[in-house]
Amino acid sequence: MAKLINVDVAIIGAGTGGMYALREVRRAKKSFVLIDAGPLGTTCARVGCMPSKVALHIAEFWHSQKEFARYGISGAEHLRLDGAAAWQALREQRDQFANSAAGSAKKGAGEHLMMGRARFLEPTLLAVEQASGTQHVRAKAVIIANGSRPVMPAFLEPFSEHCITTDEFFEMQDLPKSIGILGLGAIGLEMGLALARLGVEVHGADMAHTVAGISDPKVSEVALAEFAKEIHLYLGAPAALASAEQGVLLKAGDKQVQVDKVLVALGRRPNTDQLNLAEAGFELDERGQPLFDVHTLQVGSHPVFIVGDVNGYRPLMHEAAAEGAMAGYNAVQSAPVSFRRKTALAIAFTNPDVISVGKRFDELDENKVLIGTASSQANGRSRVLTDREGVLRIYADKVSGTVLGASMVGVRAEHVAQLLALAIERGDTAHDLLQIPFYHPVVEEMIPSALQDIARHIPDSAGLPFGLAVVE
Ligand SMILES: Cc1cc2nc3c(=O)[nH]c(=O)nc-3n(C[C@H](O)[C@H](O)[C@H](O)COP(=O)(O)OP(=O)(O)OC[C@H]3O[C@@H](n4cnc5c(N)ncnc54)[C@H](O)[C@@H]3O)c2cc1C
Ligand SMILES: NC(=O)c1ccc[n+]([C@@H]2O[C@H](COP(=O)([O-])OP(=O)(O)OC[C@H]3O[C@@H](n4cnc5c(N)ncnc54)[C@H](O)[C@@H]3O)[C@@H](O)[C@H]2O)c1
Repeated sequence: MAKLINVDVAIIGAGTGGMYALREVRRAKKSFVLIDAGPLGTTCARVGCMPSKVALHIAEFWHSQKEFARYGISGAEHLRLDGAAAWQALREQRDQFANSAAGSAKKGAGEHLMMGRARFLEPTLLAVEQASGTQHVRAKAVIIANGSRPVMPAFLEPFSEHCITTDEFFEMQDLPKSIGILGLGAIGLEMGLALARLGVEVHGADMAHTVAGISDPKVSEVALAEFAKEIHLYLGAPAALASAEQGVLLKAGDKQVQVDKVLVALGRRPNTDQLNLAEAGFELDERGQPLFDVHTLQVGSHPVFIVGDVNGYRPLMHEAAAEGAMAGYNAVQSAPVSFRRKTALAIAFTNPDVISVGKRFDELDENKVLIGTASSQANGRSRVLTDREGVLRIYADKVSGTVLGASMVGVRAEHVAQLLALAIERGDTAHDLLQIPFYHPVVEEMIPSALQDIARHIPDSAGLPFGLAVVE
C-alpha cells in the first residue's frame, strides 16, 4: 500500500515558480514537500533564458569581426570558429547556472524534496511515482508549478530525425551548415539570429506577419527590415516539412528550401495534461487548463494555486518568480490575498532588441492615445554602437498624458524597457517622466525624444519648458 505523508503545503515542481513558493512556505514555518520529476535545475537555467543568452553572447563576439575593417583592424580573415568548442563552452557556463539552481532546491527542501512525478487523486491528495514506489501526499494546500514543454505537433513526427527543440538545441555536438526555424517568437528569433551570426544559413518561418509577437506595425516594419538582413524570412503562412534527398525541405506558402536541421519553436505547452486534473475534480476550460484567478492564483475554490508557465498567463521567468511568491504566501493564509499584477514586460535579446512594456499596441484604442516616436538614427549612442535602424514608440493617454505602454526595436532596448516599466509602475505622465535627468549620450535619451511628441499635445498647467519644475 502507498505510504501517506501529511503536510501543510505540497509544491509540484522545483523550477523558478516552485522555488519562490517554497521560500514563502518556509518563511511561514509550515510543513511541506517539494516534488520534482527531474532533472532539477529549472527550465530557465538548463534549457531556457541562460543558455540562450550565452549563445547570443558567443555569436555577438564572433560577429563583431564584421566591423573590424571599418575601424582599421586587420587580420579577421585568419579567425576560425570551432562550433563544437563554442557549444561545449556554452554547456559549461550553462551547467554552472543549472547546478546552482539544482543546489538551491536540494538545500532549500532538504529531506522534504521528493524526486518523482506527481498527479492529483483529489484536489488535496497527490500520488507521487518515485523509483521506490508510489507515495501519497495529503496537503492542506497544493501549489502547481510544473512548467511547460516545447510544442511538437503531430505533422512533424515523420521528420523527427531532423527536428530538435530547445531541449536538444544546446546539446548539439556541432553547428549545422543550414537550419530551418519553425516559429519566430522569442525563441525562434533569438536562436535563429545567434546561429546566423555564427555563420549558419538560417531560414525562419512563421504564420504571423511579424516576428517576436510585435503588435505595433511601425516597429514591426523596422524589425523585419533589420532581421531580414540576417535570416531568410518566410512569413504569413503556416510552415510544413517535406522529405528531401539530403536534410529536409522547409515549406512556407509557395516557397521551399532544403535545410540540414529544423529547430521547432512553435511555442510551449503547459504541463497540466500530466496532472490528472479532470479526474481529480478540477473544472477545466476548452484547452484543458484549470480555471484560476490571476490575482490570487487560486484554482476555482480549491486550496490549490497554479504558477509559472503551467498556468499559461505570462510564461516568463520574472512572472514565474512573482507568482510563486504570491501562491506560497496565499497557500498559508486563511483567505487568499488578491495581488496587483506588475506591468507587463517582455524583452527579446536580439540586438537590436525587441521590447514590449505595459499595454501593447493591439490593446489600445487609437482614438484615445497619443503616440510618441524616436528613431535610433537620431540617437547619438545608438549610432556609435551600430548602424542598424531602430524605433521606439511610446503610448500615452490622450487626456492625462499617462504613459500606458511602449514598443521598440533597437540596440540596447533592454535598458529602455526597464526604465519605462518603472515609469508605468509609478503612473508617470509624459511631463513627469521628462523631469528625470537623461545623461548624454545614452540610448535612454530616446525616451525624452519620444515623450516630447506626446507632451507637446498635453499642455502642462504651469506652462514651463518641458522637463523643468519650479522650486516649491
Ligand atoms: C529557450 C528559452 C529561452 C527563454 N528565455 C527567457 C528569457 O530570456 N527571459 C524570460 O523571462 N523567460 C525566458 N524563457 C521562459 C522561462 O524559462 C520560463 O518562463 C520559466 O523558466 C518558467 O518557470 P516555471 O517555474 O514555470 O517552470 P520550470 O522551471 O520548467 O519548472 C517546472 C518544474 O516542474 C517539474 N515537473 C514537471 N512535471 C512534473 C510533475 N508531474 N511532477 C513533478 N514535477 C514536475 C520539472 O522537472 C521542473 O523542474 C525562456 C524559455 C526558453 C525555453
Ligand atoms: N527573451 C525572452 O524573454 C524569451 C526568450 C525565449 C523564450 N521566451 C518565452 O518562451 C516561451 C516560448 O517561446 P516560443 O518562441 O517558442 O513561443 P511563442 O508562442 O512566443 O512563438 C511561437 C511562434 O510560432 C508561430 N507558429 C505557431 N504555429 C505555427 C505554424 N504551424 N507555422 C508557422 N508558425 C507557427 C506563432 O505564430 C508564434 O510566432 C514564450 O512564452 C516566450 O515568451 C522568452
